[in-house]
Amino acid sequence: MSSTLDFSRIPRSALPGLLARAPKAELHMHIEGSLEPELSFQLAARHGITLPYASVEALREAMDFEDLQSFLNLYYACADVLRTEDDFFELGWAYFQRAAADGIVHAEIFFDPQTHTARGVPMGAVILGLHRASEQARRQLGLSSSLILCFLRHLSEEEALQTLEAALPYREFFIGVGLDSAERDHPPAKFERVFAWARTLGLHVVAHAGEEGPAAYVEQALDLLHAERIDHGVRSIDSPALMQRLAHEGVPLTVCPLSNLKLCVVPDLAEHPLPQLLAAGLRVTINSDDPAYFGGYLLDNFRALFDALPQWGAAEAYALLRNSLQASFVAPEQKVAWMAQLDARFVAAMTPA
Ligand SMILES: Nc1ncnc2[nH]cnc12
Ligand SMILES: [Zn+2]
Repeated sequence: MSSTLDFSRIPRSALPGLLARAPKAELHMHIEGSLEPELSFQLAARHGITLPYASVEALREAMDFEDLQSFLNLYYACADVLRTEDDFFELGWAYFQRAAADGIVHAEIFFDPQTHTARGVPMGAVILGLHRASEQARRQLGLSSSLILCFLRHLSEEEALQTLEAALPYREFFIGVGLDSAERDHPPAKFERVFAWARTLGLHVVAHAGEEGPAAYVEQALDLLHAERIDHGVRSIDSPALMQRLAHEGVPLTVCPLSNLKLCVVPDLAEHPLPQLLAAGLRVTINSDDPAYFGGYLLDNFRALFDALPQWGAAEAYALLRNSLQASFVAPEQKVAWMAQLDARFVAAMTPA
């Protein structure tokens, strides 16, 4: 069907509407990173917690980061308001409503159990609350979603192994494992055994790599963890051999433009390596990472990117949307159905020949 598409007949002015309405998947979003300041204060009041900020505005003003670690400090501090299964349900439900409004048809969502179990929150409260939100989103919004359990890489592999063991009673409620938190000095190699175990359990495997860390960490994630997708991966641009490999093997990269800007991974969106990655044939996707902290949800990321890259048009929009659906872990028949909807949207946006 895509052979009927002629991108030159889709004017740039049609892109905002097309990007908004086209079916798309989000594959890199930390649910704790969707905790808006308003919900933080509501939950803090519910549990009698005093946040170290006087107001929603003061908390928003604190979202001025110089690197990944400066963000993580605030992100982990705010997560303290999440205490009960209902809190996790509300967090998830708030995200799914925003996702549906952005035209997301499928989301694969990260959660960080160690951030919560270390504070005495039961594993079941985290997973069952998020699962309930996911079920409600499927029923009420027609949005499908899955959960991916992330290990915190600044902690030990022993703690990651214990976390996976504690999550096993809830195995049916998550589809994969990931690796996040402070990347520098915490290479994928540190987690080889726990990822090997996860694979034997039939779990999908993804990993953050090449966000602040070097291209060599992307190689480790592929070779040692057998990651099926690389989260971020933007530092791959430093290694021509790795770029060739990623293109050749069709490894998806879940790139997060506004995150990269806010965490000073790039100085400006106009200087983001995305155009080079896409032009080199890599399967890049666009994602929001931690939307409550980085200035926007998925459509905001698309809008900011297309505003910063005047050379991009309908062909790039289509490639990015298509990659998001293709790189998801849903059944092939479902991908085919969504891609037919995507094609139909683009065909409808073509001006008469
Ligand atoms: N951008 C990011 N990188 C690493 N760990 C994270 N946890 C939440 N957001 C993250
Ligand atoms: Zn991330």
